Formats: sequence, structure tokens, C-alpha cells
Amino acid sequence: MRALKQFETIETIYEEEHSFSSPSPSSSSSPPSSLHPIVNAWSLHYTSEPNVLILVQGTCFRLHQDRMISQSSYLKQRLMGVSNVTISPPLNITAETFATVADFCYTHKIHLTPSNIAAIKVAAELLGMTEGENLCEVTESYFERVIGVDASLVIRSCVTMLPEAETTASLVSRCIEAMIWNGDVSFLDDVIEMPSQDFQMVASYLNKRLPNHDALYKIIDFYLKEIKCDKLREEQQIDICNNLDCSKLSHHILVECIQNPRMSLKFIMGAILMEHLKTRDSLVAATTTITHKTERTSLRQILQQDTTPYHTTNIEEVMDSTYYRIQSLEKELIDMKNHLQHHHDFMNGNKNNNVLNQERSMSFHFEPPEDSKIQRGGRGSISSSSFMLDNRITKKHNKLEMFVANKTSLEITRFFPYKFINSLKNAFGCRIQRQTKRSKNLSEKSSIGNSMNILWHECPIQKLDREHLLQQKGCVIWLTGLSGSGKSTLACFLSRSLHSRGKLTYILDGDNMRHGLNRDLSFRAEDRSENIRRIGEVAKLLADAGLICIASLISPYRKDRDACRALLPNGNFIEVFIDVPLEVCEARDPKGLYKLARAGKIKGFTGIDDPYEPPSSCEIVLQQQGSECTSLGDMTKIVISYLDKNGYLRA
Ligand SMILES: Nc1ncnc2c1ncn2[C@@H]1O[C@H](COP(=O)(O)OS(=O)(=O)O)[C@@H](OP(=O)(O)O)[C@H]1O
Ligand SMILES: Nc1ncnc2c1ncn2[C@@H]1O[C@H](COP(=O)(O)OP(=O)(O)O)[C@@H](O)[C@H]1O
Repeated sequence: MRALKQFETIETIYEEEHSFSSPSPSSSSSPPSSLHPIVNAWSLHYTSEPNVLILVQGTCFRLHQDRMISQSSYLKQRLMGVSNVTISPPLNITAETFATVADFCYTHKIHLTPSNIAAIKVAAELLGMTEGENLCEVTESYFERVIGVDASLVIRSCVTMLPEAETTASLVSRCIEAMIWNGDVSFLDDVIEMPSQDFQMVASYLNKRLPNHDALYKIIDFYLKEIKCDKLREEQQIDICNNLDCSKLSHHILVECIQNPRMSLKFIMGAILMEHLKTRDSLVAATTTITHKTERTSLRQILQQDTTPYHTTNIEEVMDSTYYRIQSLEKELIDMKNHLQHHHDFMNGNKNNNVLNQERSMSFHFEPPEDSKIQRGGRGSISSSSFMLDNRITKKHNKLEMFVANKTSLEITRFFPYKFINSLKNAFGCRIQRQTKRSKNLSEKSSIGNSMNILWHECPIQKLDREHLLQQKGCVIWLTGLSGSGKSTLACFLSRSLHSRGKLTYILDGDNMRHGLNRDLSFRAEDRSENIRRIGEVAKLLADAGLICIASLISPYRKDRDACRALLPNGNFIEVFIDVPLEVCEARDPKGLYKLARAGKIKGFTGIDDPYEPPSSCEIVLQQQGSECTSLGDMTKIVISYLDKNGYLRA
């Protein structure tokens, strides 16, 4: 193919065709003038007039049919037996782009840039330019090269060409993929501009392209967070989340997903199952000696296998507990025998007449109670099915019987020492699980921190019992944010509102705690960590007491907050980020501290010369609405409705 530069005489044979079909002549405009000389030169050289009209978004192009159909399968099909064709939306090609493409059809030269590549590539794909010199290939090879060096520019032009940019050649997802490889996250600015249906499409392409979905999770989470999930319909949110494949997420991201309130419930369920299967696989891998395991395992088999270790653990616990109960029974029986022996000897003064050494007296028979003082019954009593204490022990002709028969129940309790009764209560009265725990703890003396040989003491009244009493679930609402963001104020609002619903709360305010428990701590990083750790520990106790504990402190470092979260059972730590910009907090400056910090009179002030690390994923984010602060009433409602929905306000 000869370049048209070589033509010496060029006449203008190109002309606008105002009468060409729709739209009306008034809406037509001229194609770029650079195309005129090229078409003219071609006409002169081959002595053939332009013989087709192509109308592109209001602009008429008079061109040579053979030039166009030799390169474009779309035009070849459309121009069959006709001499005019209209290219209009939804075919997303502008007149300017078409002129460049037409130019290429004549000259096989094209000037590609990061800003025009998307439009030209899309046009080439839509027009099926895979014939002849092949604009599809030319643009493809340029695109591949340019995204390696300038993907941030390219993606901008690609996003404006959505959805075609994605449907024709996956341009946006390929840019994102390239940028992920280069560690460049500036594409997030472009992502946020996408309408949800475009984002959904790009995410679905990324789903297929990316071998690991950690980055895709971050992109989806960012999108859901920034556009605020509540602006999406539930199905849209589900569709977006469905682009994540749990099996392609690494462990820590999977765990993060499960706890992420922005993820759809369906996705979280899938993630939990995947986490469970992964854990199971690791366990199986660690324990099994089978090396050739090629056959597929059915879900039924998996579940059956899973229940086996569970049952084994249960059986072990019950056996532990039974063993402990037998041991303590034996011990108490020996004690009881010794005490009876002792009293018997004492009363009779006859050490040789030892009834308890006779075979018969080894078994105790307690008569059915007439007015029993301690009976089988509720928690705290001797709850064995076989022990009933009466004020008479029947052992005819035995002096012991007479002695006992004359005693009041109080004396009987003296006679059977408290320790014995308490031990019997322990041996019989406590629930198996609790007993098991205690039996373990008894044998496991630990060293914690600087303390040696310390035991954990279990009490039969536990968190669930207290929660039942209070009709609420013990938890920690952890308010974090800059100084002046409104933590203390919101804590009071929450406490008051919950109080009026009959719920028991307690506030741990950073400022207040520094007046007492934490008075020895400064604002250096390590002291802040210690401050947060201590408050976390106290909060944990309050939650265990069944209270709704509201901790309100800057807690600027993510790892410290995460450490507090880890202290509590899952779901008991509700992190609330009061996301108020520094400028707003600084303008409020209720204590004048920002002013002092700016003047350098306070060093290491959060937000000024000490960092604040916002939560990367927390249960609730309370953000400004545009330039307006969310009202305290609304913030309170958001938190309380979270508590309500998640069952914290009932036992
Ligand atoms: N250097 C520095 N940085 C931040 N804050 C400072 C500082 N010095 C004093 N204050 C005042 O102390 C309050 C913060 O205490 P906290 O215990 O919440 O802080 S932290 O969680 O240990 O970071 C904080 O109170 P709030 O305004 O309630 O947050 C400040 O008033
Ligand atoms: N949602 C809100 N809108 C407007 N002002 C608020 C809001 N929340 C708190 N404030 C005001 O901001 C200032 C700082 O609030 P405070 O609760 O002391 O913050 P923190 O405990 O985070 O330092 C107070 O004067 C308070 O009245």
C-alpha cells in the first residue's frame, strides 16, 4: 500500500453531503479538514470518485467504498448493496474518531496517544477492523506498551468510553491490572467516578483476569465505602460482592471480609464456609498421612469428617470432667469417713469400737426426708440424684444414730463440715463445661506478665447469666476519632438514650481515665498504647459484666485498637469511627489545644504532629454529610439501630 504523501496533485473532491438521509442538513457538520486532501488524492490517483456516504453523529463522510470495506467487517456488511450508512449511538464513535479511523483506511498511518487510544481502540473493535492492515492489532500493540508506562493517563480516557471500553477490549480492567502490578493505586480516583453498573462490569472482568482477589476486594470495599453502600440497591451490592471469589482471597483478607459490614450477607456466608474449609484442609493436611488423595470429596463426606474431631473433643471434655468429679468424690468420701471416725471416737471414747471400720457402715443410708433441710434442687444445693440429708441417720443400735437424731440441722452441718458440703456441691452441682474448665485450670498454673503461679478462678455465675438478668448483651462500643471530633459528646448521648431504654451502660472516657487509672501516662506513643491497653482490659471486664461499655478515646493507632478488639469475644467489639476532618475539629477546638499545638506549645498532638490512623474496616463510620456535621441525634440513632439489629439490646 502506497502512502498518499507521494501524490503530487490533490484536488478537492471531498464534499459535505447535506442532503444525506437523517439528520437534517442543519445538524450536519464538516469532518476534520485533514481528511479532505487524503480522499482527494486517492480520487485523483485512482480516478475514482468517493462512492459511499457515512454519517457519524451528525457529520457526513464521502469516502471510497473499497477503502472502507477492505478494512472494516462492520462496514462491509452494512454497505452491502447500499451506498450510505449511519453510525450512531449506541455505537460509541464520534465524528472526530471516525475521521482518524478513515484516515488510517487510506494511509495506514495513525497518531496514537494515551488520551486517544481508548476512543480509537474502541472504534476499531466496533467497526471490526481486523482486515487488511488491521487497526485492531495496531491499537492493541500500542495499548499494551503504553499501559506499562502511563496507565494512569490511559485509564482516564478509558473510563470515559465505558461501557464499550470494557466490553470490546477490557481496557479499564487491563489498565487496573497493570497499575496493581506497578503498585500504583491512583486508579481509585477513576473507579469512584464510575456509575455502579459500569463498576460492576469492570469488577466482573477483573474477577476473570486477576489470579488473586485480594486487590479486587480492596477495590470493591473502597468503592462500596466511598459511594456509601446505602446508595446502592441491595441487589447491586450483592452483584458487586459476587465478583469476589473467596477461594482466591488470602487468609487475612478472608477474615477481614467476614467482619466487613459492607460486604453482602451472602458473600460473608460464602467466606465463612471457605474459611471453615480452609481450616479443615490445613488440619487434615497436618494430621493425615494419606499422600495420594486424588479423588474428589463430596460435601457430605467433608461434613461427616468434620464432625468426627468435634465429637472426639466433646467426648474428651466429658471424660475429663467425669474423671475430675470421681477424683473429688473419692477425696470427699475419705474426708467424710475421717471426720465421722474422729467424732465417733470422740463421743464414745472407745477407739476399739470403730463402726466405720465395719463393712456395713461403709455404705451410708439416708432416709427419705421428712423435713429435710438440704434437698436435691436448684443451683447451689447438693444436686446429686442420690444424696438427701435427713436429721436422722438410720443405723439401729448404733450410738451414732442417737447422737445424730438429737441434733438440729445446724449441728448436722457442723458435723459435716462446710468444706465437705461445698466440695460435694462442686463435685455434683456445677455444669459439666464449667467444671471441665476449672479442672483444667487447677492443673494449669500459669505465669502471666510478671506474676508466677496464678490460677484462673471460675464462678458458676457467668456472662450469660448476667446478660439474662440485664436483658442485654455485654459489649464494647469503641469510639475513635480526633480530639474534638465529638467522641465524649456522642458517648453521653448514647448512654442517655440507652439508659432511657432500660439498658445499663458505662462510659470509659480517655480524658477521665487519665485522671485516675492512667494518671501515670503521657502522650508518647508507648504511653498511648498502654493507655489504650488498660482501657481495653477494663472495657473487656465491663462487657463481661454484661454492660454496654462505651469507650471514648482518640486511640490513634490501628494496632492498639486491634489489640483491644482481640481481647474480646468475636462481635463484642464495635468500633465506631467518628470521621470528622481535622479542619473541623481544629475550628471547634473546645479546649484550645489545637491552637497550642499549632503554636508548638504542645508536642505530639494527634493530627498535628502525631498521626491518626483511621480504621481500615470498622463496624460503623460516622461521617460528615457534605460540609454539614451529622447531628448527634442521627449519630446516636445509627449506633443504636446497629445494636438493635445485631441483637445487643436483648439477652
Ligand atoms: N498530645 C496530645 N494528643 C492528643 N490529645 C491530647 C494531647 N495532649 C492532651 N490531649 C487531650 O487528651 C485527650 C486524649 O486522651 P486519650 O486518652 O483519648 O488519648 S489517646 O487515646 O491515648 O491517644 C484529648 O481529649 P479529647 O479531646 O477528648 O480527645 C485531648 O484533650
Ligand atoms: N455532631 C456534632 N455536631 C456539631 N458539634 C459537635 C458534634 N459533636 C460534638 N460537637 C462539639 O464538638 C466539640 C468537641 O466535642 P467532644 O465531644 O468534646 O469531642 P472529643 O471528645 O472527641 O474531643 C464540643 O464542643 C461539642 O459540642
